[in-house]
Amino acid sequence: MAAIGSPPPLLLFVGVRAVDPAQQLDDVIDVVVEDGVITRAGRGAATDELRRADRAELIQGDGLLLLPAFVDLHAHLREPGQEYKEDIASGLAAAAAGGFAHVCAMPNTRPVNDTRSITEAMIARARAIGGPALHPIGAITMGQKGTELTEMADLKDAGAVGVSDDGRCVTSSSVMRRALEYAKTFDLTIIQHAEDHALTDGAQMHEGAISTRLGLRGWPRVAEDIIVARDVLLAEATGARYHVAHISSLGAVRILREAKARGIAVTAEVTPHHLTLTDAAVLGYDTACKVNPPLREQADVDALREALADGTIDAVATDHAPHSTLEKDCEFAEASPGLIGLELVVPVLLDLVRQGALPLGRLVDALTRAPARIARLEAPTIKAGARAELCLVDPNLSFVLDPARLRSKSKNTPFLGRQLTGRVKMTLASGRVVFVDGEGAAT
Ligand SMILES: NC(=O)N[C@@H](CC(=O)O)C(=O)O
Ligand SMILES: [Zn+2]
Repeated sequence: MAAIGSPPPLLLFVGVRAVDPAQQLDDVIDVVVEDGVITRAGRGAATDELRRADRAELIQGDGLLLLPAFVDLHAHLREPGQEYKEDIASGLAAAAAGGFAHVCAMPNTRPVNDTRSITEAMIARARAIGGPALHPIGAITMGQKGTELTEMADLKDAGAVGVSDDGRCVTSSSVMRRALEYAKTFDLTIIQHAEDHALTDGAQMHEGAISTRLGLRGWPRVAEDIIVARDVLLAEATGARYHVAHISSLGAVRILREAKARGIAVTAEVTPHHLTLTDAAVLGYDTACKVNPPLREQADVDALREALADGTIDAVATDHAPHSTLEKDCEFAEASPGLIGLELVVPVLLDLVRQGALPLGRLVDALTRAPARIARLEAPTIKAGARAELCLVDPNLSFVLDPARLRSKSKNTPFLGRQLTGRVKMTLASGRVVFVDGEGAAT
């Protein structure tokens, strides 16, 4: 298969099942990539003449899926400041291995990305590396302290695609109102980590029967719902664009559904772990299952799946949150919240498709077009004339998740050692091959 790095001059995907919801495409076709651009897509596009060309590289599609490469709205790449957990290079390598061509990086770095110079430095670093494109998300408030607004115009001008205090919630209604009003003037989306901290002090997991049994303090659903409800009212009052990060509770889903029905400019993302795991996963005190917001109950999982399937929840985002063994090999109460996700989206979510819980086209839309729309990015698409941003997937390849195979510096995921089915074989971003399964050093 093509080598990572320079753009392959002529790549021929022959007889692949191409799925691209942007054009209601789900068909077995050929796709031709020439010098980083999709030049032809359709039945018989890989003509005999093209196949005979010296520089042609044939990829037989038997049973493989070709998708537009993915866009992640929510990843923590930890650079600057916590490079022992992840850095931009390892984070983007993980993204490439996961099928992503675009990654939006959250601002809870050290220092916080609350100024133009940090945003610019992150973009410059990513460009020097090559690979998937990095799009910083700036902070809403200086130092994520929740009081003084950042210079959002500057952040946007430097390349920020949204603003968020993720990891912390903007709890002050007055600050939130001003943030929405200010962001609206630049058409920037405000992304909220919805958590009423007054209700989650000391919380370790979802509040319910299992937290009681384990003797761990709980984060009740209502801590999320209260913030989403208030923010929907503020979004309505200001007319600004508002996005809910990692939605996890059935109550928040209901509020979101009602808000959308009333025409308010609200969007939301859900993570693969909230779609597939419940608080029962915490029963063994596995710190890999400690995450904010917490894994909730089956009723929440069902509501999230239904809302993703019907489009109430727009996008899937990973909330890739790498932590080292220092923060995870410890008592549950001491562990940092978060788990990695960039490399696991395909196997974890194809399971939902196989179970019939989610149509494949909707999943692809939630990983490509929907997040691109929210971040105001051009969505990858499988169309002649488009820059090649593609993800080739073997949906039937089964494997046991081996930490040594993960490109991320951190290995904090409850899926380690599990049997998974579905693997990314190749990723193209910005017209270049950025990942080939089995090639390149695993870190
Ligand atoms: N999700 C988490 O549990 N942790 C995230 C912060 C966040 O996304 O809220 C992190 O930065 O580690
Ligand atoms: Zn968060």
